[in-house]
Amino acid sequence: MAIFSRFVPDSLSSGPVRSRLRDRLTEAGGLGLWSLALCFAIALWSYDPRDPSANTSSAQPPANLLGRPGAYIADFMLQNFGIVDVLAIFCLLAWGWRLIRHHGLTSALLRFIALVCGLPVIAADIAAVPLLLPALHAPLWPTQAGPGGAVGLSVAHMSIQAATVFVGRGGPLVVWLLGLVLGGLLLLLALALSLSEWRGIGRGIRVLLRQPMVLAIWLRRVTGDRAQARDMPNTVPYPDMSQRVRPTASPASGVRHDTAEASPFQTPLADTGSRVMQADPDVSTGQPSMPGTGIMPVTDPKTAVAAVPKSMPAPVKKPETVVRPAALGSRKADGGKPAQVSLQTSWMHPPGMDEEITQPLLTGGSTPASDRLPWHEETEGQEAAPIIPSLPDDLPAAAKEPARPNLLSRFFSGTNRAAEEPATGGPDYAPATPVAPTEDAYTPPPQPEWQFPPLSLLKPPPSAEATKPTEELLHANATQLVTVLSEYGVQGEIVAYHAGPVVTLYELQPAPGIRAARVIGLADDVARSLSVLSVRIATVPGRNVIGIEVPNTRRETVYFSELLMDPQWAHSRARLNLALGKDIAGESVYSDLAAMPHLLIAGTTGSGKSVGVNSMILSLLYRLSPEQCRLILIDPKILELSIYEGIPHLMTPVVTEPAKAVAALKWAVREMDRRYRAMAHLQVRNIASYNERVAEARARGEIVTRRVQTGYDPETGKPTFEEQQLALDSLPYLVIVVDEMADLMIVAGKEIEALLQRLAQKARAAGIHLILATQRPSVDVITGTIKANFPTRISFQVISKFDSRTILGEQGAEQLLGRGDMLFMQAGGRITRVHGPFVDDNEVEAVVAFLRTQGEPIYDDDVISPQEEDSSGKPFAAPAGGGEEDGLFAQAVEVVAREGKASTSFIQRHLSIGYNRAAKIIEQMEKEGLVSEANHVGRREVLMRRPTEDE
Ligand SMILES: Nc1ncnc2c1ncn2[C@@H]1O[C@H](COP(=O)(O)OP(=O)(O)OP(=O)(O)O)[C@@H](O)[C@H]1O
Repeated sequence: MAIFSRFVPDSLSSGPVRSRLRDRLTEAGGLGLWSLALCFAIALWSYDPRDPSANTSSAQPPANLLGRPGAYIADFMLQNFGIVDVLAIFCLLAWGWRLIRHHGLTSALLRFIALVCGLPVIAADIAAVPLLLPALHAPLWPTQAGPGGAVGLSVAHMSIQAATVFVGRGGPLVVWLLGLVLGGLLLLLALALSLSEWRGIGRGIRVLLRQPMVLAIWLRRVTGDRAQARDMPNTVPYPDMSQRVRPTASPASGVRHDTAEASPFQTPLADTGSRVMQADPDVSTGQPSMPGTGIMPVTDPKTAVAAVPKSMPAPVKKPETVVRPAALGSRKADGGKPAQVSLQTSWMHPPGMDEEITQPLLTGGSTPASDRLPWHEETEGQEAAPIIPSLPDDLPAAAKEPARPNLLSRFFSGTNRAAEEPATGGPDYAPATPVAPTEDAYTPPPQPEWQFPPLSLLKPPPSAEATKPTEELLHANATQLVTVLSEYGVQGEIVAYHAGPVVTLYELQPAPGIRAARVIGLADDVARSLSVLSVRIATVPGRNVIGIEVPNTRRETVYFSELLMDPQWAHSRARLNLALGKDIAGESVYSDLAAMPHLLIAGTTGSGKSVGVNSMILSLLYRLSPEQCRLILIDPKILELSIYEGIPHLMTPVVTEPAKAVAALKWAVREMDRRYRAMAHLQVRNIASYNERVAEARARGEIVTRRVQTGYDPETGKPTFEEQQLALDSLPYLVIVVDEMADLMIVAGKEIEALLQRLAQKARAAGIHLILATQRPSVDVITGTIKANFPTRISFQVISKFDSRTILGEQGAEQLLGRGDMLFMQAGGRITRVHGPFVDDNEVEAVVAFLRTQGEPIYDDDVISPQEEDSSGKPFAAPAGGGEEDGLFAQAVEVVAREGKASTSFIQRHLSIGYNRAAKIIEQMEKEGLVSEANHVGRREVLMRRPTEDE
């Protein structure tokens, strides 16, 4: 290699010496590359996510075979590139091979660049597989980013998003195939192998592939020989098995005892010590221990103790205790769980949240029944969790800690960290939700033809970073807080502190006689003393402490995708579940709009209101098909919600004119009344029961009719009735989102107020829900009437205490940090601080593009057309509804004129239309003077001329 000749001194420049030296240096270079590849391989093989690294802070000595540097290197490689690191190792081996064989490494720089460019491409292709085919995910992969690593995942997400937006639904697959070709070519270029070397590799692979067959033939021959030997007595005597002691377990008693049973094929063992115990089945489960993982299933203290090397001190025998690992995602606060962090952690089950829940809207296909319970009911599932006897407390730490399995054994043996956790003697609750998210859980089957947007359209959360304040800082802040408060005459002590993603909560226990209001009033002074932007101080409901929320120096962003990956989201039975964000403890917060039943949002400009509204709309789009939920988006600001234009969920194009918005609200009131009537006919009390009843009737082929009075018999004077068939269409939920309410209030304050009041009071049962947002939480916008009818409210950061009081009834929202930081007040007044998720426009665009590919919206022109009374002035105006309605009206006129009869039921029968439309048509005829008013017996005269035979 030319590179090495530079290092050769001139004195050694004589031909043969120089050439030999160059050869040796080249070989050394090749060996160096091989050594590097070996180091990488060892570091990766013995990777353990618990080792100290740039992502994990741990006081434990690293388990990596290459120590701390190995742990750091392996973590960096796996976190960023995943399994693709193996290709880099192959490249190093190939380069080394060429150098050692003196084949040279031409264009070394080009090969290196090809490798550097090829790795992210291949990593992205690997990361994209589970995004495109959720069934092919790798839940046991030890890093959060998955087998493609963080780099691969980011590139995959960006490419899929771009491909969906620019190409459409098939785009991601095309990009994936292109990536595969490009990655393959770059890898070929990087490997730098000649054709003959590739042939050699091919031959090697063929030989390797033949090995299993060769082995099988050899084994058959050997076992055949043994069988022959067994058939021939006294040829080769087996050791006397009756002398061999093999401990086994009695499944019933769980007690170990010795037995003389042994398989004649069992390998004779030199002693029956710990090796025998490792090879034995687990006494409690009957399952074998996990060979290769190094994890010994601990069954009872005696077994565990026996497994401990003899040099360790013998433990004191203790009665066996039993711990149950909590169900994943459980929030039940129990003795083992540290104090809850939220000021409002008592919010576990908001009133009315689960009323009327009949079946989950969203369940994963293979989710066990217990998993489908809503999160606040998961305690039952917990009961069913397997019982694992705990280790005695005084067992040496080394015996308690399970051996750390290496990367591949962990991946293939079906064990993961979550499964190992209970054995480490950690807290007996599952702290987070380490279950790898599966997109299966997000695609419920009610509308098989409808595809829910994949999670890959959203930005993934970055890999975990240590952003929380250190223990020392928290302690120092707590001490400083006590000092600052005592300077203002408030005595007390900080009894606990909890760091969350955005703020840290310090719990102050005030001295007797200190009023909470006095401490709350010191918020600004405390913020100044701690040199932070703002501090929120509030009482903790149900506890004798005052919560002081201090912003963290580094703030974590909550990603929308995180909230949808949380199993709570998939398991929730809420029908209109909204992903609101994370509470100050970092727990995901969701709330059911159906239970709220309407939501009022306020916040100053730039506080994160629009992003919040977007995340709410996306929550609905990720769970409900257009047949389950329709939207009316009212956006007087024009730009905020127009991004959703054209999605099939829309009832009408995004409404931007205040006059049309008023019409839409009026339509919503009419629709509410219509739904009430439909529910009354089926004798049900809410939309969920109505849809169930309709589904049942449809399934049974039932015809549901109602009896309506059509008039009076002219002879007897008695009322006449007829049976009318009811249309069995299920009703979708209807969510009306108003992005800036103040604009509407300016145009038609009183009218809007009255409409909102009517909707707010009655619309819940009819499945109509409102989300109203405003920048101006002043009393002229959020009037007393609106406040009284919207008990569920969210306040993002506001400018003043007064605004905070207007929206929440108490101060505190002015001390929020902006950018999605909010106070969520549920019906009943309990307030929770929530950090809203961040959704950027690209994500929304990608989801919208995906939904648009599935169909056009079916708009209802009635929604924004003026009401009947408005159009009544027009002479001979046909009923609103466009061409089809006009045609119907003309047909009806013709039938009435021909038959000389005019009644709603008559038109219904002849035109096969519903009662409402027929009634509208007959009213229209009356207005146009074609038929008379109904007389005292409900009959109408036909005023138009009958067509003659000739006509
Ligand atoms: N949850 C969040 N996390 C991080 N940043 C956020 C979050 N929400 C909003 N932001 C940031 O705050 C900026 C303003 O947000 P947004 O546009 O939603 O405010 P707004 O209250 O709707 O303002 P306006 O009323 O003027 O439209 C965004 O551009 C974004 O950068």
